[in-house]
Amino acid sequence: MSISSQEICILPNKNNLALLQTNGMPGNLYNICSNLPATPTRLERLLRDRELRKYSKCLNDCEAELPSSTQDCFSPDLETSTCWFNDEELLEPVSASRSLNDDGERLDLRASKQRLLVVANRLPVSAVRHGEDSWQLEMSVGGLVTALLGVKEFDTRWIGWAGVNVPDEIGQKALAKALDEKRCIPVFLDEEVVHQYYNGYCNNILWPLFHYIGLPQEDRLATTRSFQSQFDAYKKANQLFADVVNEHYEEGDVVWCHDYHLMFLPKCLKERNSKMKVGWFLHTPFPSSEIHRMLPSRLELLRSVLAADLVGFHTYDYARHFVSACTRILGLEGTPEGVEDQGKLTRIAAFPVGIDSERFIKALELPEVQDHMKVLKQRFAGRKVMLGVDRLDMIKGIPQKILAFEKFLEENPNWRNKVVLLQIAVPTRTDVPEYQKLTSQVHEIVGRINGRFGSLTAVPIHHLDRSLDFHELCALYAVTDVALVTSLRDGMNLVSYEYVACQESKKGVLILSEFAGAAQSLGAGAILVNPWNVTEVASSIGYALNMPADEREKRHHHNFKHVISHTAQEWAATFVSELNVTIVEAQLRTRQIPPPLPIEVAVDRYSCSNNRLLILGFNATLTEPVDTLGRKDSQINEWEPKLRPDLQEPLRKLCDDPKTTVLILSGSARNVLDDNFSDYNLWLAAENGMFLRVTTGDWMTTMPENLSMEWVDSVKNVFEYFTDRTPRSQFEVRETSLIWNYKYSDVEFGRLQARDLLQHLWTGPISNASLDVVQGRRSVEGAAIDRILGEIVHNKGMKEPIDYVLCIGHFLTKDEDIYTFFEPELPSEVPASVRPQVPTQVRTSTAGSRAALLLKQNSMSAVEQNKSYSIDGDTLHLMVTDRISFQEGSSVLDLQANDYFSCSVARKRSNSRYRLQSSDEVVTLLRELADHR
Ligand SMILES: O=P(O)(O)OC[C@H]1O[C@H](O[C@H]2O[C@H](CO)[C@@H](O)[C@H](O)[C@H]2O)[C@H](O)[C@@H](O)[C@@H]1O
Ligand SMILES: O=c1ccn([C@@H]2O[C@H](COP(=O)(O)OP(=O)(O)O)[C@@H](O)[C@H]2O)c(=O)[nH]1
Repeated sequence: MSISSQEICILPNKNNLALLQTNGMPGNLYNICSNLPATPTRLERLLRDRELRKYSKCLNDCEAELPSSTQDCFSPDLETSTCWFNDEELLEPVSASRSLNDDGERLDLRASKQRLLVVANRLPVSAVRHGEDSWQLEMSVGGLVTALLGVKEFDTRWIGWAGVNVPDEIGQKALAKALDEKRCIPVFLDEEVVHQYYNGYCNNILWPLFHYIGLPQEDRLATTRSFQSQFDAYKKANQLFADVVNEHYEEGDVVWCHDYHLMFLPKCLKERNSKMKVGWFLHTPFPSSEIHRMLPSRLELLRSVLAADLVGFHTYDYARHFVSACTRILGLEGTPEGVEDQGKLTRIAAFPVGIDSERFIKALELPEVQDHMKVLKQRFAGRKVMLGVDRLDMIKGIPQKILAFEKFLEENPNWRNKVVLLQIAVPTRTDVPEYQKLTSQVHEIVGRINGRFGSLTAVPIHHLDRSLDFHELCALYAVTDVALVTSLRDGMNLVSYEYVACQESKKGVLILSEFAGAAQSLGAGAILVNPWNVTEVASSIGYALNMPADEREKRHHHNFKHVISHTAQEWAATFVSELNVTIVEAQLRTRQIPPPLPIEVAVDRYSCSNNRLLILGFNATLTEPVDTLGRKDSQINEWEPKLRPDLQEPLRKLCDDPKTTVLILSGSARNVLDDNFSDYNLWLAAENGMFLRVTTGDWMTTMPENLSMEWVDSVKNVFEYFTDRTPRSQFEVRETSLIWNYKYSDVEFGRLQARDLLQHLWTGPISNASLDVVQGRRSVEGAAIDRILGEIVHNKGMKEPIDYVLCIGHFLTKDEDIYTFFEPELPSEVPASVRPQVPTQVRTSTAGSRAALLLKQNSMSAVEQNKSYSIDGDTLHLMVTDRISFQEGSSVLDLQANDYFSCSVARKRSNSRYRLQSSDEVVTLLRELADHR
């Protein structure tokens, strides 16, 4: 499908758009566009959604140009705004906007806005109590609030903590009512929970850890400083948030959870309602997995977050760290899309936040802002002004910033009376002792420097321990010459965006820490610094103050373009769009889950048949399930698969039934199968079908005897070399193959080494060999199935064709050819990749749903020899294979569609017809079969 076909289908037709918006989800659009394929790709979906957003925005913009009498009063009245964000913005009515369709009718677009529940620890307003039932609401400060207030495309409700303890019912009711007017819903947390959850676990543990500051020492004597009690409070608080979400949730709502305070929330929500669309976004950095590993609750937190459908970060680096934590700590599989656990994919992606740039740009025209600017210009006339705006938080590097400024003054005496640093340090988390210490530390340094370089009439540093209102802040942003952002780590840092947005006329310079997320987007225009390097920051201050106008202009222009095009609105819309798409994809994937095996039918058909073949996998099919999570098996004491004791009796009965042939098909070595099955009357295929034996006979290789093994020695050298250099990897020489296993090694290092090893092989020992490269070790080669089947038929002297096949296994997806091999409903012209290596001249379809496999009995002749190697998750397998064809033969397989049962065990995605949940169900099935001879 081309993108232009999307445009034709969607964009010019407003009726389609209206339909889409009524349905809410972009995925629904596909139902109304008959010329679109049923399953568009992810990119197609996202592109479509983006176009729709543009179109919708365009409609809104056109409406904005309508005469004011036709407009509803949803837009903020900046002229009358006296505080950071005024009431109207928070109170934006749901059904306020309308537009015209082709026929001149009005379409109600806003009425159909998607409902969005934003769940964050902090509400955009904090409450101050003035009486028993009287509350005053003040704007909260912080980037999260700024970012989310910019989100306007949705019918949004906020769920969060109002920053205050309200123990009484009257107070709670009154506050809920006041907040309701701002479209906010409170979560009430008592003092003890706030102390342990917010001050403790969030701000004393997760916050410093995620910003690479490390963990505090646990105080064994104080329960309030113990990880466990704080983590318990954290979980309790998250559950309280979940309760409020559940109370207000309506079907179809998007629930968007925010930040490190609520890592447990996705799990709580999904446990209650697995259909809920849940996204989670982290506003802070996500640290390297080596840092996250330190956290005592590392596993639980990662697993809880993975319950979400979509997980977002500001930068690709944070997303990469998260995926790496999931692979290294949880032992899960990281894919380019996200993290996969037992068939459930959690999508992981980067969504860099932005600001509502228009609001800042427009604010500069307001008289209040102009007045402030005038005052500031007069006050600092004749001096260059540098600006710092931060919450008073250790991650912001305020002491480092001030020390660098001191160094600059020290080294540049000529600037001492010509430059001033205005530092706004907004008090934050004042109940946490570390923050209290920081306040005194900063005051001390500022005092010292002012004492050192100040005069009776002027000081070099103006330090404010309070927040400013929006107009004051805009004015400051606009009149200052240099902004100095020296965060030691910062998720994004919106102050740097706001500064750029307000500098269109002055074109001031931004000095930006390379450890702020914003460095990835504004790095080209800013002067990037390492805040720990005080000397470097000091010289950057000099560089910025002396920068020529044309360079300032160029740098500013670059950043300004970014800030106005990557807005908070776009950020939220992209996230929600991606979440919707992710849900659609998950639904499509769910449809691929095979239905449960109808055991009664399988048993019934079994009892009606005369010559049955049962092909059984071994690991995780006939054994107890293995816990792969947490890499519990990553110990050197190798896990030895054992036949489940409760399967012994039914398996014996089945094997002793003359009408039934049982074949155990496994990747295990011969001795493992010998140990488990020697006492049974059945067939064993070991090492992916390389070796075969009936238990009354000896092992035979399914390989021709005259295979050349000349390549082995030189390859062995390479394998040994890499084994030495890859801790915990193992090398094994088998009769027809060499195996290098790195499943116990570091996942990423193992993969890198495997890649490197292959390169060595290709360019060295096997460069001239004829090789068959296969991604993934195959449980059994298609050709091997042919051979095995031929041998069984020959050995048993089968006269009657096989009329019933049951094939059960926990095969990897790439090994599932076994299911299609016997599939009677597949047309005979199915490509070789699907039905591998079965020569077309010997596979003919008789009629309709019937398939017949023609084999020449006793015809194990090799016609072509290949060496093949493959990489799966943790093993490199280099082996000799061959291609065999059967020239002619008699029909050994006469299978009706309803006599074939392919069945995957404990896999959600499979090509099998049916599925069994676990090996417990295998036991049930085999018992039933054994009782129906
Ligand atoms: O709610 P507080 O405890 O008072 O703290 C204020 C907020 O600080 C953090 O903000 C982060 O979000 C910004 C926007 O994405 C980002 O630019 C910045 O780098 C972050 O530090 C915190 O993550 C929020 O949850 C707090 O509300
Ligand atoms: O007096 C002030 C100082 C700052 N801010 C806002 O606080 C936010 C700080 O966000 P940032 O992403 O820079 O860092 P955070 O504080 O969230 O870590 C910005 O939107 C500022 O405009 C504010 O409202 N009043």
